[in-house]
Amino acid sequence: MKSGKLRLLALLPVLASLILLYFDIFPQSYRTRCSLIEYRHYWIASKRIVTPSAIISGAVEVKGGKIKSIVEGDDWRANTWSKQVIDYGEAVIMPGLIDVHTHLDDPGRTEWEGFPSGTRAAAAGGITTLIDMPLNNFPSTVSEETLKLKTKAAQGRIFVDVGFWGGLVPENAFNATALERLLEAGALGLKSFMCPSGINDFPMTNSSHIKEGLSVLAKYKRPLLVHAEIQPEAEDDLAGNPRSYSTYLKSRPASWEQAAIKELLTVTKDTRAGGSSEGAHLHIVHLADARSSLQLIKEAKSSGDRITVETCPHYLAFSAEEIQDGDTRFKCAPPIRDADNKEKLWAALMDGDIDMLSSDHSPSAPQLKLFNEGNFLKAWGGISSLQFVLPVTWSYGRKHGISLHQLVSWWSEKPAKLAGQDLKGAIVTGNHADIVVWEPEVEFELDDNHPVFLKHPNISAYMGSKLSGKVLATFVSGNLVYQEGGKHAPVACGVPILAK
Ligand SMILES: NC(=O)N[C@H]1NC(=O)NC1=O
Ligand SMILES: [Zn+2]
Ligand SMILES: [Zn+2]
Repeated sequence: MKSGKLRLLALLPVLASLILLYFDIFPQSYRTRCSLIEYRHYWIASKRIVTPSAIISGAVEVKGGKIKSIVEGDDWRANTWSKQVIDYGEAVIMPGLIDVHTHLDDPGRTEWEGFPSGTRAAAAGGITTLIDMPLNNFPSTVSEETLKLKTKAAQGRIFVDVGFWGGLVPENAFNATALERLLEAGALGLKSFMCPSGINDFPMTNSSHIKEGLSVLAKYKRPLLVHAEIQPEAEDDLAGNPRSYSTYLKSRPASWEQAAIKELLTVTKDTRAGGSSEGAHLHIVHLADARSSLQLIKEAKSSGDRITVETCPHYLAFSAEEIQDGDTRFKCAPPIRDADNKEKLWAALMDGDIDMLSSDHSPSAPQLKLFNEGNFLKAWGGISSLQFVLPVTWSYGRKHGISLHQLVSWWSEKPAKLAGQDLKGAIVTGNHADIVVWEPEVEFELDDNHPVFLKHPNISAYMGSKLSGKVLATFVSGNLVYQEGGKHAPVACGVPILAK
């Protein structure tokens, strides 16, 4: 009797280690089906891993959702019997993309996009984190209460991590307490418009509102993102055929961007060292004008203003000359400009004068694109692109000689910094295991056979094109959330990101 008990006791350590092994191999996330692989401790191997210092051949060791180590060469393969290895051969292993400018329209306009469709599309495109804009959802995210509606809507419905910008609008701009509550609740920063936003409950701000917003943001060291276009008071006649893209282009000239940026620079002086808003940071979204507007930003940067700027793949891929009459898929604001401007945008990006890229994925219900009428002046302005930004940037950028490191800088490192995400945006030990595996050389047609997860693929300007750069796998915090062929993890385990 006694010896039986003793023998049982002796078995306890064995039992304990078996239980530990089970938990090591089969993580909580698998048991809740957050991942398409069942283990939590594994190695992802390839001959092209993009680390901050070099492109190496080796493996990334992932454990508990984080990058545990990065090992170069082949030595790590010794004892592979005890290791779970996914070998991607020659494919590129890179940090997942971070899209700081997406409109997912959830809650309130989920017939336009929505968290499930948008984040499925993001995962399929190699995006592991996106920061959702405070407008096009309803109500707009302009208070602590409305931010809570966002996080509630995101719960259990996001396949990648999602953070939130709050809105700076006239109603809250002079109310520091309201802004502080929004920031305390976790908004990663604020966003405002200097022209009508197209959304009734998101009115535009002027430079006084922006000055107030910056002074509150300074305390939190979080950025203000601004849509920089100012519409002159005396509007010119909108003469011309509304189906012709050139009519739309003329209705929104580069001078709108210049006017807004000039005005912004009167307040960004405060962000310089010793200024009244030191610690704040102004980020200009979707710059389209690569001429005077860009020059103004360069000068402000060299004077010490804390200012960054993004552009979007559609300004780098398309030019006004190519847009066909009535094809309102291409309507966005600011507008896609001439081909020479596009070349100048590429040059600015290559020179580091444009800091980063974002999608400005801004879809709508298809009927708002007015495809039958083809009226550029009346159709919804917004490009639908989220799933395609990696292959688009690569396909068009290859002609300009872009490198994998530049891709990572524009799509992961700089965006992580803007959004205050210290543990994201690079393949380094200790970071979240947010990873995209892709084949830059593989071409594909964006036709009806291609698995597209956007709610309305037909409104995307990219449909029908041929691109290079196929996503094989996307990992978010170590969960394999997407696998080539259109497969997602069964359960949405992305995390809402709130600033602390
Ligand atoms: N409201 C909204 O999403 N507007 C966006 N669409 C676009 O083309 N530019 C924008 O700022
Ligand atoms: Zn905008
Ligand atoms: Zn936008």
